[in-house]
Formats: sequence, structure tokens, C-alpha cells
Amino acid sequence: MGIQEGFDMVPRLTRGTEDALKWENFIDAIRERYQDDAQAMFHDSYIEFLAGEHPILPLEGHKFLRFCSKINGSIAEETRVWDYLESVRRIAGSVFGSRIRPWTEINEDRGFYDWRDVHDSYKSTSPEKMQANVASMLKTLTKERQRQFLSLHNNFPGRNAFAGIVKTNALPCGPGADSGGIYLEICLINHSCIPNCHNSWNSETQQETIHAIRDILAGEEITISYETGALTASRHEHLRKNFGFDCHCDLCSLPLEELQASDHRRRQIKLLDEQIGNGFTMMTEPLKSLQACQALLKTLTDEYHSRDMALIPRLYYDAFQVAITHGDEARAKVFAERSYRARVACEGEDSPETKRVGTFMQNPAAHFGFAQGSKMWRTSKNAQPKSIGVDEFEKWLWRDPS
Ligand SMILES: C[S@@+](CC[C@H](N)C(=O)[O-])C[C@H]1O[C@@H](n2cnc3c(N)ncnc32)[C@H](O)[C@@H]1O
Repeated sequence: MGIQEGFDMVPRLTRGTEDALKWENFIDAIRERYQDDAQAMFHDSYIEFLAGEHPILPLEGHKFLRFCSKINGSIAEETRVWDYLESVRRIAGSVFGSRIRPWTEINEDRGFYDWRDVHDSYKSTSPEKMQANVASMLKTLTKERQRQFLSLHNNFPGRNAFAGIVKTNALPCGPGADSGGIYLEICLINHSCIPNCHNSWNSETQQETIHAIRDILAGEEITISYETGALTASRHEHLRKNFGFDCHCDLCSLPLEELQASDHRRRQIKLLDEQIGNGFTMMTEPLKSLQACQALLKTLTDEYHSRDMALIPRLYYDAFQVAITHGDEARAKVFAERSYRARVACEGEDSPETKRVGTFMQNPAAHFGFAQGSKMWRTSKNAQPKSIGVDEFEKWLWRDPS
């Protein structure tokens, strides 16, 4: 018998740099708290508490859904399990706040997630299990393919070499996805904080794609980004911990003053992105949201020197949504066209998201949010001003009075 209790992470963490760093801080705090505790076992990829049902914490946050155990046995054993559940929950709460959702069967609460999902997350945590899975998959490949897999870089040498190769090289099949792929050529691509290519998962063709996001000179190295635009110190910490290298890309080699300017822009990018994501402002003060989109476009262009980098299609799509929510089909059409073009550059014409944006380019009013905020900006879809200069057109587009 006994009751089950613990806590869930809701929503679950993404593979993004911000969540990864928070999880690293949390794991560091756990290490510090339990370093002298013989019942806390620090494995290659997870921490196991030798109490109750041996609850575990993966070292990669995106794999974590739940920390829990049945509380049963002698009073001393019950107290020991409860102490672990409670103190780990408290440390998690101090890092993740309301994302930590405690539950207990006493209150007929069995947690946020389905147990099948929780078990799947455990499976992906243990390198021994991953090692066994990869070994059985490898057996189905030709000798040449096996050799190619084994020739991939392994940043985690040790007993579970197959698992180490997967950890070093796997790319997620979509943002925040739990499954990943190994690609014999793509996995040879190194990282740059200002990459010249963008990688993405095409869920329709079931392929990982690499698109150049700016001109690449003959002989120049092809690069993608292994992180999501964090500030210098966090970025370096993430790359060192997860990929074992110090980054010396064009951005990281800049003089301190310029790096500080880059950090300032990255802070601005985050702030503007949050501002744009505020649905209430978009409904009540759309001009503010549109101005934030315009400011973000400028900051992104200054930071990444390219109009096709991965955040641009989303930014134009956000501007499209602001315009269409207030009935402005003329500007919405232009924003949809720009979002489409940038997405073609990043993901190709056959990406499902590119195709979706393409439909709004033809018919902006087909968007579910059409005139949902107001009709105060109502225009028809072909009402763009003709015969005006580029600067004047941009002013019209962004409703810029300057
Ligand atoms: C997915 S592999 C990339 C291919 C790898 N360079 C190779 O030769 O097989 C990831 C590993 O490459 C190395 N790497 C990637 N980008 C790097 C960079 N900008 N500087 C130094 N090492 C890098 C790191 O060892 C990292 O763990």
C-alpha cells in the first residue's frame, strides 16, 4: 500500500538555452545539497535517490516530467522518502516557481502527466537503456553504416559510447521534441553563435533540413547554432557543459566592448519578444505591438547581420497577426509575404509552416483572428500604396509617423 506523491514540471522544459541553464542551476543546487549523502547516487546522466521507489532526476531538463515515489515501509523509511521528495521540491520551487506542481494521492491528485509519458521520459534518461536501444538499432544496419555511426564525435566517452554519440549529435525532431535524429552528414556541422545555416525538422517529409541563411563563400565553414541566442556568459557555459568546447566564433572573438553591445541587443531581443507576445496589448494597443515588431526587426538585423535568420519569419508573422486582428488586410498581406519569403529561406518551400503562411499571403482574412480585436484598421487586401519610395512604403507599413 502507501501513497504516491511528488511533483510535476508544468509546462515541461524545452531544449532552449534558458530552460537548460535553469535546469543546470537546479542540478548544481542538488549536487551541493546531497554531495555527502551516500543515498544520493550521481550517475552519468541522472541522479538517483536510494529511498522509496528510487526517484530520479535526469541531467537534461527537457527529459524531466515528474519526481515522485510511493511513501511506504517503516516510519523511518517513510520519513526518509518524504524528506527527499520535500527538499528536492523546495529546491525545484526556488528555481522554477509555479512551474513546479506538487501533488499527492491523499488529495486524489495523481499529477498532471499521464504515467505512460512519465515512463517514456524515464526510459530516455538512463544511458544504459539508451545504450541498449541504440545497440539493437545498430544491429539492423549494414557494417558500413555502423562504421559511419561509430565515427561520429563522442563528447561523453565512457562505458556507454553509443549513448554518448547520440547525446553529442542528435538533433531534435522539431522544437521541444522528445525524439531526435542522427544524420551522418548534418552531424558533422559545427556551431557558431552567428551561424550561416539554419537546421529544422520537416514533419511532412520527415527530414532534417539545412538551409543557408546568408551567402557562404567558397571554402567557408558551414555552421548552425547549438543554442538559442543567450547572452555571452550563459551561452559559453551551455556550450562547455553540453558540447565540451570554448566558442571562438566571429561573435565570441569580438573585443569585450562589442560583446557587451551584443549582449545588450540580445537582452533587447528577449524583452521585445515578450512585449510582442502579450495578447492583451495586441488587442488593446496594437500600435505598440507593431512598433515592438519594427524595433525587433532592427535589433535582430543589427545582431545577426541577415534578414533571413530564424527569428525573422516569426517576427513578420507576429506583425501579420497584429494587423489582421484589427482588420488591416493590406498590411497583413505584406507581412505574410515577408514571413513566407524568410521562412522559405530558413526552412524551404516544402516546410508545413511555410505552406501555412503562404495561404495567408493569398488570403489574409482566412486567419482565425481576422478583425477579432477591432475593425479600426480595416483595409482591403490590395490597398497597398503604389508609386511611392521604399522609405515611404516602410513608414506606411509600420504605421510610422516619423
Ligand atoms: C555534432 S559534433 C560536430 C562535428 C564534430 N566537430 C566532428 O568533427 O565530428 C559536436 C562537437 O563538435 C565540436 N564542435 C562543434 N562546434 C564547435 C566549435 N565552434 N568550436 C569547437 N568545437 C566545436 C565539439 O566537440 C562538439 O561536442
